Amino acid sequence: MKEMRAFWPYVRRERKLYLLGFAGSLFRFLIPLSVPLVVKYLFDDLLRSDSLTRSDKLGQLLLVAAIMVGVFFAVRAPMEYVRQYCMNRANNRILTALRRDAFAKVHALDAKYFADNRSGEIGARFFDDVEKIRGYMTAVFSNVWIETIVLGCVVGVMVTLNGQLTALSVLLVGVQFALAHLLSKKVKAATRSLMGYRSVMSGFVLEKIQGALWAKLFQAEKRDREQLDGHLEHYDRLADRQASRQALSLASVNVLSDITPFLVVAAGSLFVIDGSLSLGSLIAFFAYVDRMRAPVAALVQAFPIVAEGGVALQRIFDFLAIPVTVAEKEGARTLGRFADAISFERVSFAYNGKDKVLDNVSFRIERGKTYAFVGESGGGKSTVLQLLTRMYDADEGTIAIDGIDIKDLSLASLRERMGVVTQDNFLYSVSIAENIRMAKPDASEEEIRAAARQAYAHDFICALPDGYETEVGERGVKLSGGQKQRIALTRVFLKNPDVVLLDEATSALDNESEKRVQESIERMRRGKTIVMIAHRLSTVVHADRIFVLKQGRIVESGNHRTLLQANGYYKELYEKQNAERPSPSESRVS
Ligand SMILES: Nc1ncnc2c1ncn2[C@@H]1O[C@H](COP(=O)(O)OP(=O)(O)OP(=O)(O)O)[C@@H](O)[C@H]1O
Repeated sequence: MKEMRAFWPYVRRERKLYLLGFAGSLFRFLIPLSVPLVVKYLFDDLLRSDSLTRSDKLGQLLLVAAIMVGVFFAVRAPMEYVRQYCMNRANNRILTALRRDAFAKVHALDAKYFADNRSGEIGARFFDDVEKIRGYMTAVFSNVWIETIVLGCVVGVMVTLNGQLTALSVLLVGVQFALAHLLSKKVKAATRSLMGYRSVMSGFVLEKIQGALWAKLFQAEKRDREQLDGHLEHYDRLADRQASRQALSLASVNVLSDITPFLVVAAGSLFVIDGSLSLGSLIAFFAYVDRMRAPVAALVQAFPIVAEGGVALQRIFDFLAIPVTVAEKEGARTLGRFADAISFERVSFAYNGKDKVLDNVSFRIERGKTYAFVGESGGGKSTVLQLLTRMYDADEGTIAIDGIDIKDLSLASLRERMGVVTQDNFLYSVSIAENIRMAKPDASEEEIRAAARQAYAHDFICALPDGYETEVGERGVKLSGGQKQRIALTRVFLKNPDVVLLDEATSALDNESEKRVQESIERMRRGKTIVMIAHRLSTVVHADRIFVLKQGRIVESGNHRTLLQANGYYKELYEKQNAERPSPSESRVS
């Protein structure tokens, strides 16, 4: 019941609705309980009475019938409405709160979590698991309690009719519960495996949907389908196992439940033969034993539902409890305008905790200047930006802005100061204007257009069928790589941040577009601090300082001229690139 502890605050918030629903339930269930007693009265006192005349009997019968019909329509029906409405409303509100918290958790999670897990698996928790809790809540907060109370009341009335028969009935019901409890453990284990695997399968399917076009290019459709068949077969086996355990549980318990009224009536008949029990009492007793079947069946059926919901609940709270390592400190400071310098002091970092991607790196970035990181692929250039934007935290060393450790800053104020363009820019499946507006939600149309002109994006946007209102498709599939890059640049121009981080920001552009965007970036340099990452050294020759990274270490730094003079690794890279561009007119390296 560990999951219940985490769940309790959600339930507590809806306690008024639950209490109201609970009160409604009591009436709805307890009123029908009076029926067998009324039947007993009719049999033993009214129908067989010698002292009452026919018309008296008819009069009383009519009165009893009128009271019963009145009570059922005037009390039971409205109470049924109250019960259904309040319970469902409370359940829905809790599901909404859980979904809201799960979504907030998605935003709080570290970049590492997304690198290690498939998004489809997270989605499965959000939809499947949360929905599974609905049945659990109905069972635990409504049915289990109500049925237990109803059962208690039935047993209470039965005791007044015959103690020994009641004891026999309770014993038989006890055996049913013990069996149901025992078998529900097996159902729970099977459910856990089933739900865990469903998440894995959701992750697989979502990834394959996203990569469906790549599957065509690699002719991987058959392989993908075979893999899916493998998943489905395994899932089917798990589902079968769960179904068979559930069926075994219900079948064993149902047979006991079916035979119970007969056994009790057979035993009760002995008392009637002895004359210690009236026939009316035995009929009433039979009605109550039969009435026990519904709450007992409901309670027994609740076992697998509670087991399944408990697993779902545990999975959701496990997800909500994933520790967040890149977290904001309590009382974090707000970063004002960037005034002086960013410094990396002996920074080391490994994504997997052991293989260092940055090794003892130190450098300083001063306000208003342009810096570049160059070097071999996989050398750790992008990682510098990942650490600076706190997607990951450095394992050793300190990163500071204007002398304040970035771990002491609020995440929002840190990221507010920065504008990022990468090779793989994420666009939402909305219009171009809305995508650009992400950078500044209250931007006017004129501001958006001005930013787009600066990023050399305005002309191509206007040439699209719906201009700025063109929908870009999922992840921006309807745009070319270069167009997406220019939209990302437009966002940065619009955001107008203090520090601009460009990670291969012009790599997808043709020569002409790149030249123009570079000109825009040149204009942006005034008053801004720019950190660029580039393979093509031609794009960084104007940087005030270039850091050359090799295997996670800064092996050289200086401006383009001094680095060439140093005759080191930078020059080697530079000459290699020039050799790949035979015609001097093609090379824009000055
Ligand atoms: N999220 C991640 N999880 C684990 N390893 C990662 C992750 N991101 C990058 N790496 C690894 O860290 C190393 C440095 O990656 P990084 O992206 O910083 O290199 P880079 O110099 O920017 O390379 P490129 O020029 O090819 O973009 C690489 O070996 C890469 O495989």
